[in-house]
Amino acid sequence: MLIKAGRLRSAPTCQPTHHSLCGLPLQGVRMASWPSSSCNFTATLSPSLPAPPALSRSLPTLQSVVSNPLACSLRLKTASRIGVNRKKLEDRASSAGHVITTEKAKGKVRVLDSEDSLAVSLAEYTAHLSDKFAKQRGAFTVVLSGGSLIKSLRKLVETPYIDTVEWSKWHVFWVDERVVPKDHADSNYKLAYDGFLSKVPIPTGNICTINDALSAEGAADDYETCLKHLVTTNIIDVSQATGLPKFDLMLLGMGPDGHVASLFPRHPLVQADKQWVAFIKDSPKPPPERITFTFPVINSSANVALVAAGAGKAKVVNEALGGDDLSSDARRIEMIKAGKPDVVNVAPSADQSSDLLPVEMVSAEGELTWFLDSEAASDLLTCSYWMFD
Ligand SMILES: O=C(O)[C@H](O)[C@@H](O)[C@H](O)[C@H](O)COP(=O)(O)O
Repeated sequence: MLIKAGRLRSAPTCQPTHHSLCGLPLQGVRMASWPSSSCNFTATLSPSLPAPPALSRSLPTLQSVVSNPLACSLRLKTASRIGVNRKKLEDRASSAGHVITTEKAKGKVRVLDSEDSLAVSLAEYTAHLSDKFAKQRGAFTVVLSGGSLIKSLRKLVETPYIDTVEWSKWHVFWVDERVVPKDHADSNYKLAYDGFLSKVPIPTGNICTINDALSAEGAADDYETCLKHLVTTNIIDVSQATGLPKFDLMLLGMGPDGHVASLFPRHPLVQADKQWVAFIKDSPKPPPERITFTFPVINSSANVALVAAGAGKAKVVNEALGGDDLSSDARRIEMIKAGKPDVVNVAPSADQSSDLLPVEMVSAEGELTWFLDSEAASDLLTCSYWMFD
């Protein structure tokens, strides 16, 4: 299966401002020069289906072997494009009773058999990173989006995680926020508070909310100032590569149009690289006034999780991770057996597109992981190249 590839280049310069969201004294942070970062996507799924010979011929560079994640252990030696009925896939996924995981050079795609399994997997992943960073850095910086992501975090407030996660080490931020009062129904803070934050003992001072008394411009500047302060105090790590804040975990939802954060398709903010936090007053998704992290900051994260559930996301997931041009002979696909039997590594394609959806521009300095339920992955699965013996 083909995944498109993209490249993002940026070179921002931010000046510290005067004011801290968190009520702490502010020192500015100078950012280093900004090398290009790239996002490349390739992934493979592997059920046991026969391969049409013509397409096998079009992928001559397939190199190695992987176990089939869904059913029995099949050795991979070829690839084919074949339509698969979704029900069949769902049956396979649920009879196997576990996650289908695929991996590429700089990303993984986890396809779960249901939204509930997705929530379990996301909780396990987040708790693991929380433990890792709490031990390593004494802090865990987590960035939330709005939307359905918050519901998908529900397993984290249940046992065992409610008792085992070191909540006191958490520092919480928003990748985007609507410029509305915090008790407004549109507030991402309110959404997260009601569904998640009110149920876990994260110290209030560790929750970095927007100043809702300010305009969109003011709130964006203010939030950026808060981030700069927390960088100077080493709460937020710094990317050695970009000089930008390096959040330990960024949890992103995505819209059916392929937006992430408040970075919408064809909106100029997608290219913003002069600021860490930008404002938007014409968001196509209401409400119109928001603040948002820019891509250079998102992509400097140590870990990014892209979370999508439901059939409404199937088309855009397929657009981002699938594609119709896999038969291109120009594409080299190399498969390397990974440590886990249900993980496949695929080298990124040399093909780069200049017209990417925002979700396709997401990368991570460390690791990008997609969490999809079978509905969100349904177009991907039906239009994929399947690997088998
Ligand atoms: O404030 C926002 O609007 C969100 O942060 C937004 O970026 C959200 O994550 C996506 O729109 C996905 O939302 P759903 O998961 O609800 O579709």
